[in-house]
Amino acid sequence: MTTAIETTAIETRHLGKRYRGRWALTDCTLSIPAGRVVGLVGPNGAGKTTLLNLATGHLAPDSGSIAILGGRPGSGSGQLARVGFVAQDTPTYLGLSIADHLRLGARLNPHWDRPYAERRIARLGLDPRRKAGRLSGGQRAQLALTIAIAKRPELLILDEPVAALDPLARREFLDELADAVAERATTVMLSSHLVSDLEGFCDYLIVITASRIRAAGPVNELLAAHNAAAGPDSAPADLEDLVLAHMGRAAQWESAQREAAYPEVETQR
Ligand SMILES: Nc1ncnc2c1ncn2[C@@H]1O[C@H](COP(=O)(O)OP(=O)(O)OP(=O)(O)O)[C@@H](O)[C@H]1O
Repeated sequence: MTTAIETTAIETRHLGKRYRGRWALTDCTLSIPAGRVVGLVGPNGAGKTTLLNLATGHLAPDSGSIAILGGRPGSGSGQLARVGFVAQDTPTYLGLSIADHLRLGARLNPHWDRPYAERRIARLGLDPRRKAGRLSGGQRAQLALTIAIAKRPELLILDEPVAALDPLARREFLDELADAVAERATTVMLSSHLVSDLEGFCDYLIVITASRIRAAGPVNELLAAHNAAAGPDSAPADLEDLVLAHMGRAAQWESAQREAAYPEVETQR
């Protein structure tokens, strides 16, 4: 008999990152099971990119710890092969063609899915001979996303992956991503400002504001707790209501903190 063991994809303990004395991420403790599709939401400057860069090993923590698939982020080729990452600015090699990028992907990644990559580029109507520097911002994002999925990682980390895509391309990409992750039980963590796009797609939510995690957990549990607190007379909340409620509470808390720290400034307003 085999026993299903739920492994942890991302584990952080009091994780923190500071830039020139200011905390961009503070006291972040998370335990995200493998196989989840995690939406990371929060306002500009909240700390989303900082958390994702700590998870990929592009940044080192200033406090606490982080483990990715049981290992240190970005440590060695084995660990790198297990994690796919598309940064916010979807970097590509501007002087290389799309075909060059796919060849490079094949050479660098042990589980490279060549048919998938070629099919997706063809479906997008992109000429493989085109240099990345001659693609539009959205097309470059599509190339970077194709490479990240074709790598067939165990964990896919995407920083605002749909920001550069038009609404139809956004929907198609998220549908395709949902299929790809369901097929292989890939864990995905993606940040987005477009909460409506995450509805029905993410099954785990992290809300972060002003460098702190305000809510983290399975979407159905967070929604159930929110609806129970709102009472039977309130309409059931959707993901957007949930995020706005957490952000609203956090904003009130931050304002109270500021008032306590600088009482004269607040009363002069
Ligand atoms: N290299 C850096 N040097 C100094 N401060 C930085 C640096 N990178 C980020 N910060 C600061 O850290 C905080 C968190 O930034 P981060 O990029 O993680 O936010 P974010 O939630 O991803 O924002 P956005 O939604 O605008 O992309 C911000 O206050 C930002 O100004």
